[in-house]
Amino acid sequence: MRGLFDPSKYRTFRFTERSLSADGAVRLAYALDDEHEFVETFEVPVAPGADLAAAEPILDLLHWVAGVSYYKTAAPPEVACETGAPGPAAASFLEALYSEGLGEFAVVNQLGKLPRPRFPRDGAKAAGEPVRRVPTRVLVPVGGGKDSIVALEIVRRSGLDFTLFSVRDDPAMQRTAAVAEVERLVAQRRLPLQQLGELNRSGALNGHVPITAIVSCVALLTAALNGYDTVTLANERSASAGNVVYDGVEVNHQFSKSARAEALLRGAIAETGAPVDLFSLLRPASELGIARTFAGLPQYHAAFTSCNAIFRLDPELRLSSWCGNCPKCRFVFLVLAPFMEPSAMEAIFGTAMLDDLDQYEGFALLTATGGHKPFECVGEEEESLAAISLLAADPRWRTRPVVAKLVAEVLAVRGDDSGRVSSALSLSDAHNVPDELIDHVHALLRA
Ligand SMILES: CC(=O)N[C@H]1[C@@H](OP(=O)(O)OP(=O)(O)OC[C@H]2O[C@@H](n3ccc(=O)[nH]c3=O)[C@H](O)[C@@H]2O)O[C@H](CO)[C@@H](O)[C@@H]1O[C@H](C)C(=O)N[C@@H](C)C(=O)N[C@@H](CCC(=O)O)C(=O)O
Ligand SMILES: Nc1ncnc2c1ncn2[C@@H]1O[C@H](COP(=O)(O)OP(=O)(O)OP(=O)(O)O)[C@@H](O)[C@H]1O
Repeated sequence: MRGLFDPSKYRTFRFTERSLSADGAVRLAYALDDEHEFVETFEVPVAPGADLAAAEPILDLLHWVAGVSYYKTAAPPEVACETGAPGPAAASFLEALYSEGLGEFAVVNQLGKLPRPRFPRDGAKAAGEPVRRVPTRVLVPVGGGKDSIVALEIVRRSGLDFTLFSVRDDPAMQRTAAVAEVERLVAQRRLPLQQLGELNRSGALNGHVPITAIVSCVALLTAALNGYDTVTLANERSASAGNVVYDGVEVNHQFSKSARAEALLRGAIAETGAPVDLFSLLRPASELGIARTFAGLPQYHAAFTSCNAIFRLDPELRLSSWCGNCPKCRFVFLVLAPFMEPSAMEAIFGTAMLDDLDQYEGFALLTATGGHKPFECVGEEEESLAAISLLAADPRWRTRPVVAKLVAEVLAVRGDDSGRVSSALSLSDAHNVPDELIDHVHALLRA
């Protein structure tokens, strides 16, 4: 490294090289002007005899998407696609990803505006509408949380042939697959963490990246290399709601889980011509509705964790279960509690979070009381309010200190509207779930 890193001096982020070999080794290379080079690698499963050449357009997509981790070090005004330009749909997806997907990053770094790099377009790659495919072999990504468990149980009930899939092999993913008794494919990912850390300490920009887009592209590549025609994500309806407005844009921590990102990614996939479809099975549902269904799957309660501390890249900092004191833990406790016994909740979380008044402000923030909804994977303010209403009416929960204070200080101001609960538990028709699966989505989420 040559001295202090000044983000403003860089002009172009370059996509320089990408390769996939028959043993599943993926190498993605990037550069900032001619000064800093970055290499990220993956190991993905490959079925014997897989057609590597046919998977190249998905490899391109992964290369462009995963570049966001390195682009963010300086967020320069231009990008150069030296391995070939994306088609128009992929370019639109990437422009949203490198802008709205870096919205939280722009807010936290006080950039004043969102990055808006323009991607070149290869018109010859243009495709029509996404092709309607009938699912036959399904890959279900499993991140260790409750949502992917509900998704896998929907696919199981459909009778379709399916396999689980994880990026990394964390304990919660292993426990989930063991309870499900379903085979799982695992991809490994390596970022140049030491290099990123050194650059960050010298002044490079750091912040949140749209990680679900990266996981989705690794899942697509694995599907293409192993004969799966469908990838079913577990991104809920609530993931489309933003946190704050900045530079005239609704900034959403969960941008790459949103319906808008899903539509753009589906357009980009159609353009590749790859015979793989991707959609979210849980798009019709809110987090409150998913939690109600998950409460009815007790076999998984000791297996899952939704706490984001499990995703830390540094093994020293990574937990294998709940931290019990972060926005994600609070939100999942809040939406699960109305459907569970207090003793069962304590067994899962290891602590009685709604008895701990030190956590009151964190719970109130989930309803945007005292600030904006936290930059975390939490549901909409309205469904947190709905969960509080349910707890207020429940003799098992209403006297817990945090619930009593939320009722007195939040519901008293925001109103205890019964319509909130029915609206949060209703299922929406805005989704890309095909006919072969939608009845099973409705059956499990309404049960
Ligand atoms: C675990 C976590 O929440 N990490 C966020 C945290 O990063 P931290 O430094 O505490 O730890 P690491 O994640 O280990 O990252 C180390 C460095 O590496 C960079 N990095 C990491 C992953 C990546 O794909 N690219 C990277 O460049 C990172 O910037 C660090 O310098 O704070 C970061 C800054 O705000 C967040 O970006 C980290 O978030 C992870 C990418 C992550 O996996 N987060 C998920 C738990 C998450 O937020 N999921 C969302 C999905 C939102 C979406 O739109 O995709 C959700 O479930 O809603
Ligand atoms: N490391 C991973 N490997 C495979 N899939 C992942 C990984 N991380 C996240 N996902 C998938 O990305 C989507 C969004 O992740 P998210 O964390 O919201 O879901 P979850 O872990 O199932 O549920 P929860 O909201 O309880 O954490 C889900 O489909 C999830 O399975």
